[in-house]
Amino acid sequence: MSVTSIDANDDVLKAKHKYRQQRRYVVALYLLALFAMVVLFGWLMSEQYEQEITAAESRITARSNVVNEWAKGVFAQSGQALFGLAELLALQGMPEAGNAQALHRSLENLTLYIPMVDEIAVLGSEGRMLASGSDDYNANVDISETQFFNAFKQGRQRELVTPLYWSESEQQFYLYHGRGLDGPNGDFAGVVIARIVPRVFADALHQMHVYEGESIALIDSESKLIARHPSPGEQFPIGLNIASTQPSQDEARKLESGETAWSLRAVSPIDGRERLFRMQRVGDYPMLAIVGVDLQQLLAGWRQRALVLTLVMCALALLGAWGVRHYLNRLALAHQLQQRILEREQARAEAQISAAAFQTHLGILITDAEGFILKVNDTFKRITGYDDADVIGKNLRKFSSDHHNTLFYRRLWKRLVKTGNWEGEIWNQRKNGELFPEWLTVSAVYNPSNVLTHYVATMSDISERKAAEQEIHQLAFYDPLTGLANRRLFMDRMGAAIKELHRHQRCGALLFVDIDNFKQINDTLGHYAGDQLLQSVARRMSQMLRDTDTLARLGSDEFAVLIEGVDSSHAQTIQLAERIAYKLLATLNTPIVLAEESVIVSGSIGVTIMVSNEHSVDDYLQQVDMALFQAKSNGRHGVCFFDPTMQAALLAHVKLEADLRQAQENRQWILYYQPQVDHLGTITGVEALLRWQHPERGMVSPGEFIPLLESMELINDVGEWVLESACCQLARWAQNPLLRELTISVNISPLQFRDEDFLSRVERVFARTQVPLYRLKLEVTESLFVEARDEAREKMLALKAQGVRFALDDFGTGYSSLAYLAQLPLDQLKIDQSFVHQVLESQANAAIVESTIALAKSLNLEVIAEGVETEAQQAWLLSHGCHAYQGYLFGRPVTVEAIEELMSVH
Ligand SMILES: Nc1nc2c(ncn2[C@@H]2O[C@@H]3COP(=O)(O)O[C@H]4[C@@H](O)[C@H](n5cnc6c(=O)[nH]c(N)nc65)O[C@@H]4COP(=O)(O)O[C@H]3[C@H]2O)c(=O)[nH]1
Repeated sequence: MSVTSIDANDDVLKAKHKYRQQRRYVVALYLLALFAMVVLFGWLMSEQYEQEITAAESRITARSNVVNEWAKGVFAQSGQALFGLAELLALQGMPEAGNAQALHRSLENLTLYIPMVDEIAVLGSEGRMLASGSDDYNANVDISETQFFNAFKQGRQRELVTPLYWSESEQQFYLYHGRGLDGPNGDFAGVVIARIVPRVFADALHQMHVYEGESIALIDSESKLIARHPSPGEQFPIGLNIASTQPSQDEARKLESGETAWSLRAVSPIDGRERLFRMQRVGDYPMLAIVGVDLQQLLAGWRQRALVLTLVMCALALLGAWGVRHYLNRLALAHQLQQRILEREQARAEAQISAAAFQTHLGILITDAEGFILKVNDTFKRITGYDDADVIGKNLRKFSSDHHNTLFYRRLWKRLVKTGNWEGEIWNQRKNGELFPEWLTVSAVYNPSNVLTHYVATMSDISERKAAEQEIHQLAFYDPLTGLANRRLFMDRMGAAIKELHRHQRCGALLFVDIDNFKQINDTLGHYAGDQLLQSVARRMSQMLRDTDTLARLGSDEFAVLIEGVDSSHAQTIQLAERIAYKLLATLNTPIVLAEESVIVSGSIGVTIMVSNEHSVDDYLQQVDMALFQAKSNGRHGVCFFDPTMQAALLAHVKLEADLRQAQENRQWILYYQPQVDHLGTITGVEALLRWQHPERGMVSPGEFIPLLESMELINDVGEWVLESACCQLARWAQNPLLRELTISVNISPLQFRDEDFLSRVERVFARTQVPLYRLKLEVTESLFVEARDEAREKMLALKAQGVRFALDDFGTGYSSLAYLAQLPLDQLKIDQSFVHQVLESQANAAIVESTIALAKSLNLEVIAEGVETEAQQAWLLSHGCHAYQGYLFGRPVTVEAIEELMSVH
């Protein structure tokens, strides 16, 4: 999944989270507001309720105060009357039987003056009625046994009011207000009593205005109803115990503690309405004033308000809920909208990604489950050359190339069906028919129900990569000029071949082919011609070999052939290798046109036979190298097989080379001189011959090391040393009358002569030694004039001009053109000792020597024969006109001292 897609997903999740949070906030806010409103409304209602109750309480308290005061006033009046009567009786004394009538009238009058008192009576100390304001009073009334009377009698009370008291005689309730009477001696004299009818209270209460639901009542201390307004009806007569209004424990406690007033809520037993009552003691009298207000009535307004407020609150809550719902709906809508936008953005981003992914550098092809192509991208079209019309709707199988067989495709589909995936390299065909390699990845696509719906194939054209790989491989393992295997590949093949040989117990052959004088061709005809030669040689040799053989170019003109596992027989392998080697030599020998010149080249071939894996690749390479070296040493254009003695010789050779370098460093050189005589035996000169004083081997002949010095390119330095030594010797001899006539012949190697610094070196030696140059003879060989002969001639002329003389050594062995020889500034021809040795035995040799002498004469050159060992040879030479000799007959090469001694003898 891409970064953009992940971002879009993230946004969708964030939006969802934000939406849920907002929704939670809104709901929480609404609930909080609702709660606050309920609390506020509750508080408001409770405040109003409290206010209503408090107002009602203060109202009923005021009412109860009025009732209380009024009730107390009733008892105050009755108490006043009793007090006055008691005072009167104290003055007049207790009535007797005779004066009771007079007191009756007084009492009667008194009753008339006090309307709320129904009857006033006087009772004696025995509890018997003595007088009464009533006409029909009963003198037999005896209240001596009543608590009321005894309270006075025992002196516990002076004045007392009774609760409602049922009068059996009158068949109604009364309240009695009594006052104790004292006798003259302060003893108990009796009681005066005022009888109060409860109706008095009822009448008084009924005069008070009561509101709807309000009640005013008086009850005695035993909760018996004294009076009530509104009237309680017949069901509730005066004196009825109103138990429900009986003081509760709490009220009883209040009463006991002397509390005079309190409030309570209770259901009235009279009308069953719940009221708020105010209870108040009526002074010290056994009476309570009760003012009640109907709670229903009282709280009707409050309830109405509460109802309204509740309705308002509910309306507000509903309104809020509606608002919240509406807001949530809008929020949901906005969220859905945002979600849809985000999803659309996500879809667009994903579509962009898909489109971008589809337009990748990889070719993409989508098919349905049956392999019918549904869609391809531009890269596919670019790679294959097909356009939409060519492929859409076509089956994939139609585009399979014939490069792979049916089995390959069957395996591909099998794996694809099994694993849902296939990946690999495959060759496909472009529209133009060109086959090309591609890296193909095919994936099966399944829907959520795991049903295969599509195949998606991605491909990359790997033809360039493969070509590059091929090129890299080619560069790494093949020679760019000839296309042959290079050294690296050859080594690999060698390693593998050795293992195979061992496994199958077979023999193989290794050949090194070297083009003779390739450097020369390169130098003379140019590098382009050299390259052409190499390509031509490579081509020709390839044609001579089988496919199983490996032909490689290892170096500039060095080719190698590996012939693997030819035969188990060593001898047959040698035969085969020899046959192949000569075939190669022959093909090399065919003329080649280079730089418009027909050139014939030759080659040298070294061969080694590989028999087992006892030897390593390096060993075999070393062996074949030695064989090649030997082939070259044998005079080139030949084939040489490796043999172990060759190895020893080569090792010796290697050692010799090392020793030679040492010799040059340590100046292990010494010059010997061999006398040259005339026909009279007089020494006319000497030939300087180089010797190597080897620390172990003793004196070593130049034949052994001069060619090595040449190949090691030490010849210039050593030659310079020889020349300088000889020149010094000449210069020294020039001082000696006995020796000053002597000449010294110095051998100059063709390589030394051809060196571009040769002239300057020689001239520096001449300058250093101040040698008499006309006594110096430089011996050159015919081979000097095989190549660059004009250059050699120029150098000779330059030296000749300075007085130096020249002898042509080994004359007769080469193939010099005599016409050319005539142009050289030569002074002497030296007949090679090989002819001299056989001059008497071989007529051919004698003929050569004769013609050489004749040639010298015709060219006006001196002639000297070397290798003269016998007097017969000398005699023959003399008789044929040769007057100068060099050979063991006259003296071997010896030290300078020996020569000088020899000269002194002469
Ligand atoms: N069997 C036989 N041999 C005779 C007789 N008289 C002379 N010789 C040998 O023949 C060789 C003559 O020298 P060369 O032909 O120039 O052949 C020389 C010459 O080509 C080369 N050489 C010697 N000294 C030098 C040198 O200083 N520079 C160069 N470039 N080549 C040298 O080495 C060759 C061999 O030199 P040496 O071994 O000294 O061998 C000498 C000499 O010892 C004889 O009667 N019988």
